[in-house]
Amino acid sequence: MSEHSTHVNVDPSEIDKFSQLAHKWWDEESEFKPLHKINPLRLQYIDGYAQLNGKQVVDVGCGGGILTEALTKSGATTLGVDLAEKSLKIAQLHALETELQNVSYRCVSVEDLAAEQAGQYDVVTCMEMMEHVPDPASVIRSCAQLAKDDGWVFFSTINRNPKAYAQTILAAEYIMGLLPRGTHDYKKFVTPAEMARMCRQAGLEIVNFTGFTYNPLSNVYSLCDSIDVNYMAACRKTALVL
Ligand SMILES: C[S@@+](CC[C@H](N)C(=O)[O-])C[C@H]1O[C@@H](n2cnc3c(N)ncnc32)[C@H](O)[C@@H]1O
Repeated sequence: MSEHSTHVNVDPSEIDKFSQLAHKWWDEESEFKPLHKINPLRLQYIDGYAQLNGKQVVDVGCGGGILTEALTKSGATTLGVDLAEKSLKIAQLHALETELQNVSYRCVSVEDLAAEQAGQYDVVTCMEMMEHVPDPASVIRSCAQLAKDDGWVFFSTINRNPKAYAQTILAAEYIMGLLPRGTHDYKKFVTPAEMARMCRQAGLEIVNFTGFTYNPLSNVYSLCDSIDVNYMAACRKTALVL
């Protein structure tokens, strides 16, 4: 399934980490539980801006297809891309099992895909991925390149500050064990200001930032105004005026 890649914006240890867990992507009680829990919220957020029905969508860093499938069930034709082949196999099998049409998967870097399919997508999603790559600006540029003019691009990641460290690493990985230790590297977290700068440089206008909160007592995630920890950005591709 692997395709020739000319780009090196990948940390092989990140790909190994997700490959080792690949068989658990669709186990809602596994390490991927938080992604299953936030999935309806992010789908609602994306659909609210981009009206997915009938749209061409690419989901970058799709893993086992948790979001990719939800986007497709909302009426989009969706391509999921990732560099972890095991995860993509799980995604393909799951789509077969659920008899889902209009979804496909490819093992290709976002940079290579952008060189091949620039301007072809109404919607680009790249969720919980940029904090796992060496060069997030390159991912943002490539996502912008994949979008049509006026197309929507959505990102989610983790802010970089002591509160985010305490919640996503200390609490989630070491105290509550929601995620395996080592899932996140604090240095790779991205502040909203950094995200905004990288988006601007890529010709993306940020239309909205929205955060997630998690209540450990009720085990419920919800959307919120605070972007102190986990957050999403909705961006629009503007035609670059030179
Ligand atoms: C935390 S998971 C998020 C999966 C999915 N986007 C979601 O939110 O449900 C991060 C994903 O990014 C992928 N990934 C990491 N580095 C990558 C790269 N350089 N290119 C493509 N995918 C990458 C991993 O294989 C993994 O599937």
